Amino acid sequence: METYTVMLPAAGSGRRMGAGFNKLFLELAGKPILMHTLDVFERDHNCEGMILSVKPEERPTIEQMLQAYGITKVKAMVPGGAERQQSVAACIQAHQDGGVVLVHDAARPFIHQDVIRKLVEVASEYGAAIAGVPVKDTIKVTVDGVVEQTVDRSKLWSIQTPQAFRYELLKEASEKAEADGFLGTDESMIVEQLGVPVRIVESTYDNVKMTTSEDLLFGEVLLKRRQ
Ligand SMILES: Nc1ccn([C@@H]2O[C@H](COP(=O)(O)OP(=O)(O)OP(=O)(O)O)[C@@H](O)[C@H]2O)c(=O)n1
Ligand SMILES: C[C@](O)(CO)[C@H](O)COP(=O)(O)O
Repeated sequence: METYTVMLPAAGSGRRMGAGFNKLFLELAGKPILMHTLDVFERDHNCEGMILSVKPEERPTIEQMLQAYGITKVKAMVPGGAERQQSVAACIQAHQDGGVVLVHDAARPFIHQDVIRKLVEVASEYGAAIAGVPVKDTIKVTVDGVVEQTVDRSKLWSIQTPQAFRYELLKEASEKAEADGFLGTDESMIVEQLGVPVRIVESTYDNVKMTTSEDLLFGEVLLKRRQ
């Protein structure tokens, strides 16, 4: 099994959560969301290091948390940007060792290690692999509040992170997106711009991104179920 480095954008504002501060500092079962997420990779012996993008003013708080929760694999903390893509780009630029890299939202603490392993295997062989789950709802395109089209659900996946890549491919995609002024909502989008096939690895429905307050309720239940 190939080792990997994980890049974790953690510099968001948590607007939709409405906490008034970085939602990654909110606690689930008495532990910050950020620490739950980092702990998954700390415990994964295939993870050789973590690169975080953070708000500079939050770095001291995070450094204290790393010490308090025994997180030892963070090899760089870089300033994030106004957009998630910019925060990830900063992580990409900070990586020195090639190989396979994973980009994972620090707001997704419930990723399973077997999904990570599969992503690394597929990315190592094919260059690009992303986590996702089949859509459960019917999805429609609307215009001015009126249904225009119902999309064939059999082809729809709800995409998550981690998203795994050979480093050189992701670096090329990131630098091209920057040069072109292209802004995507995930790393797959910028790699797709290169015309490179991106493979899907089926993940789990509990790999939830802590985005709104309802997600916290789900997170608390998930933690209880895992005890
Ligand atoms: N400029 C940004 C925006 C987001 N993120 C990170 O990207 C992940 C996914 O982003 P999201 O869930 O949208 O977080 P926020 O941007 O904080 O949320 P919101 O859009 O509600 O403000 C999070 O771990 C967040 O910290 C980041 O590093 N830099
Ligand atoms: C990357 C992502 O988690 C894939 O679903 C999602 O696009 C992030 O969106 P956000 O609005 O930046 O949280």
